Amino acid sequence: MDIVSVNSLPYEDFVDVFGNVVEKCPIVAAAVWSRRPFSSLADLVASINDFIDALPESGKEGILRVHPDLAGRDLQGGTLTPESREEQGQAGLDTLTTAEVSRMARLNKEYKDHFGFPFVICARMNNKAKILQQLEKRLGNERAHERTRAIDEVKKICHLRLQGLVVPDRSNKL
Ligand SMILES: NC(=O)NC1=NC(=O)NC1=O
Repeated sequence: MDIVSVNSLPYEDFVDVFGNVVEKCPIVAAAVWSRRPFSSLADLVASINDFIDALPESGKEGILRVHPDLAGRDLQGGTLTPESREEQGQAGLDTLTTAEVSRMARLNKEYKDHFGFPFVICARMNNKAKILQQLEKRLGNERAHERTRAIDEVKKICHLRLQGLVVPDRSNKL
């Protein structure tokens, strides 16, 4: 879909198409619909990022709390959204050994117990080794810093999902 088509969508269709660019947070798409017309894909991305940045801390933590764990029960139980299933599979999280699954579960629990929200990382930009390394490294972060770091990962996930839905802008092509 190109940006002209995006701008012509009624809000119901806009939410249908973009409702999961932020995992399980259709309110984000429903909110930024009001900011149309978007001049480009980059403008749509910026509108979503601005909406997220304007949320209070509790809102940002709410976004994080609806993310499925990496290699967690949703993956094991087949209840991931299609987007998350694709992303986690691409990072090799669906082929972990039993020991790796246990290690991820232990570290995810340690992280959640410490921060009160789950560890979030853009799986498509990482692999299982880097994800485990980041999980251990970020466990040591101060809470406010880690919240910002995790939201940055949400924005990366969102950007990649948007790139799969909206064709790059032709307007700046010679
Ligand atoms: N907890 C997470 O980081 N989850 C995820 N990251 C992704 O890129 N896809 C997910 O489902």
